[in-house]
Amino acid sequence: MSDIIVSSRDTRIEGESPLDAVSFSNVRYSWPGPSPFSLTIKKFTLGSGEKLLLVGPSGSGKSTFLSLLAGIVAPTQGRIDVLGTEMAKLSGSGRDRFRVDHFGIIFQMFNLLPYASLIDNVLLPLRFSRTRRANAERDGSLDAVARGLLAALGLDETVIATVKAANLSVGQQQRVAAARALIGAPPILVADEPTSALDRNTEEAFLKLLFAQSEKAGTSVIMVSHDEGLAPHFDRVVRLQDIAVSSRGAKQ
Ligand SMILES: Nc1ncnc2c1ncn2[C@@H]1O[C@H](COP(=O)(O)OP(=O)(O)OP(=O)(O)O)[C@@H](O)[C@H]1O
Repeated sequence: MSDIIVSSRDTRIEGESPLDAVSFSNVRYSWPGPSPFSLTIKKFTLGSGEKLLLVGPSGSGKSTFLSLLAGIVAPTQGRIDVLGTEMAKLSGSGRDRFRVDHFGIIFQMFNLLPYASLIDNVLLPLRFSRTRRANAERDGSLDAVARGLLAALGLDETVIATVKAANLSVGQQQRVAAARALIGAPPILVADEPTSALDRNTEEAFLKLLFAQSEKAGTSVIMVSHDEGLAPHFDRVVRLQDIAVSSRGAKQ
């Protein structure tokens, strides 16, 4: 399990708990363009080890919010702290390194390498993060750790050994994407509607397997969905429209 890094200097912002994995304070982001979509978030926190479901209608800015949280885009205004690090203090490449060390991300379209084996797909983040590689190596050979995660997430041994990512069903792709996000125990897991293509029973079974793994590593989870029916599986549900104001129009 990797340690949660809490800054030794007390640069915490008002109302932030030392146990918060993520905090937003007066954050604003506008996509570039003549009539940009803007999102303003006064305050938001994700607790350490918390499982949070973020819901909101299509186009309300959920993916934009996740991109801010994971440092994929930088806010136009305001402050985002992740695991005691103020993200604005990092350079662009520093943010990229920070992201691969500290975030497991399950993208909406999974973004698997289609012609690579499932094991190679899972091991991909370890090529970029020495921290996660060292964490994974503590649990055994990397091949065995990747196999173990895929099996724990419900993939059949024969499929793991013989099938390429391009030939998987959506549910199987989702399990590979989850194993890739979890390998090396990143402290934060971000998932953008990973279960939207599944029926309710498969979705609930998948969440149980996913959370068994994330809880083992003490990982904080933020998952986006259209579907508030998933709420009982999470510690907290946040409606984006309750924490954020969105607008569209010329830049001010
Ligand atoms: N790369 C981009 N460039 C410019 N504008 C963008 C970009 N991505 C998103 N937007 C704008 O941000 C708005 C919110 O999009 P976003 O994907 O964050 O919403 P969402 O709530 O995740 O939607 P959905 O549930 O349909 O995935 C969109 O209407 C779009 O105009």
